[in-house]
Amino acid sequence: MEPVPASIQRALRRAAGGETIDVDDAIALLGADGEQFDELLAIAGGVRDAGLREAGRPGVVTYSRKVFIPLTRLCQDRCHYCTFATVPHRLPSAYLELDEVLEIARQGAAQGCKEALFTLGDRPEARWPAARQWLDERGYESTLDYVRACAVAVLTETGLLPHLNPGVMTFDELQWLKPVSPSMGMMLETTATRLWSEKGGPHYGSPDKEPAVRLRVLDDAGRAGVPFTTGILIGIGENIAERADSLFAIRRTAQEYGHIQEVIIQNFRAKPDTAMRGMPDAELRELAATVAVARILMGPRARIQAPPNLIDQEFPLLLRAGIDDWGGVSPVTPDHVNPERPWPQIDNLRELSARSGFELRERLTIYPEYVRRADEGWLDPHLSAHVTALSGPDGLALEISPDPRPWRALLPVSGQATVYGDH
Ligand SMILES: O=c1nc2n(C[C@H](O)[C@H](O)[C@H](O)CO)c3cc(O)ccc3cc-2c(=O)[nH]1
Ligand SMILES: C[C@H]1O[C@@H](n2cnc3c(N)ncnc32)[C@H](O)[C@@H]1O
Ligand code: MET
Ligand code: SF4
Repeated sequence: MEPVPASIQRALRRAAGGETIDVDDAIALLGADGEQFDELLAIAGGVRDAGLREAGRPGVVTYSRKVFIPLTRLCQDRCHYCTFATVPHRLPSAYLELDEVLEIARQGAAQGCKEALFTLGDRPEARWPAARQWLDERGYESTLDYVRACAVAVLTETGLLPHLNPGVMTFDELQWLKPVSPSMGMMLETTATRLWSEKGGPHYGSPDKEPAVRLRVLDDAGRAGVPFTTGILIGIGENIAERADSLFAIRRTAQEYGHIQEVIIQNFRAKPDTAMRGMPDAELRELAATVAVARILMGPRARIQAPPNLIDQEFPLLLRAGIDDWGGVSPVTPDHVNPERPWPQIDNLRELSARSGFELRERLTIYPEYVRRADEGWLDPHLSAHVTALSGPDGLALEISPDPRPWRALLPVSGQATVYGDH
């Protein structure tokens, strides 16, 4: 059912007064149009502005200077929108070799990048013999075992900070990866189970996209005290009630554990070689409305991100809607998930942000609040020196290039999935 103007007006009044928004209000707000749309954005922008003042950086929008490391493009899943996942015979090798990973990270270091984003297919060894064999030949037990080794090498040889985005992880895996990665992430995508269980749905055939599984990962990341990035992907066939429900699910885990360091609102972009090539791209006005509702629901302290390479020229619109972060931007590597969409030049992003009245500042992969609260358990002691070397007094990034810095296991090794286990 389409929300009617009267229910939208009521929801706007509640939002403007700082009252609690329920699911019906959120659904109504997602349907705002015309003047009500402008009002929605103005309220959300105000919430963001208050939050930035509270955080001590009024008018600042952040980004992370990063390299993208596509460690493996093999995946056990089959998301219908994904062009990243492929088959072994289209690849020179199942995984990037360690020296290839380091080469990308070194190029990043030379350009002042501080984040090494590891994005990869989920547990490919469960589906592809070529992946299992590659790992066996080199003595790795699993893809995540290899991810950990790569993260240690990147820390040691370049000083870049790994951000791990390898899909579904168990609680033990999260704990075991925490000493090599100051932050991790996994998009919730959506809570709409029908998009996973029904034949023809975008997540049909992707065991890692079952909403219950992904919600469990978000909670486990909270229990493990990992500063965590998550978000939703809009325009993959979900309706606005499902979109609202997904945002409430993120808010629930964020409130329970306090670990959600940023929420990405990402818009679907159709790719020619995928099952969903005929679907229309998500509308950017819908993206803006979703950002605004996410901002109002999550509150002033939340960090809300929209990727700058997926929004055409709508920078002012997304800033108006309440984002305070542009996510990872690379002067070195493409966005391998959206390879047809180049990053804006960072100087250009600075100029575009300034035109809307925002100062662009570089952040680390771990957000300032979690750097500040490191000794409450948000940052593993193995990473203190690496993070301290790159962060300024405000917890944002120093504009320097990272240097190699040794990473050492601090406690004796007692097997694989232990908190301080080396490998
Ligand atoms: O270049 C990309 N970076 C993606 N990033 C990385 C992001 O751009 C930044 O590196 C993080 O904001 C670092 O905090 C993700 C990180 C996650 O934890 C979860 C999902 C994504 C999705 C993308 C993506 O599609 N493309
Ligand atoms: C890394 C993240 O990228 C997103 N992702 C995957 N494919 C697409 C696409 N075609 N358009 C936009 N985002 C996409 C998913 O949300 C995934 O979790
Ligand atoms: N495969 C992981 C996921 O879908 C990582 C991002 S998609 C390339 O969560
Ligand atoms: S989106 Fe991630 S999980 Fe889905 S097919 Fe692509 S790589 Fe695999």
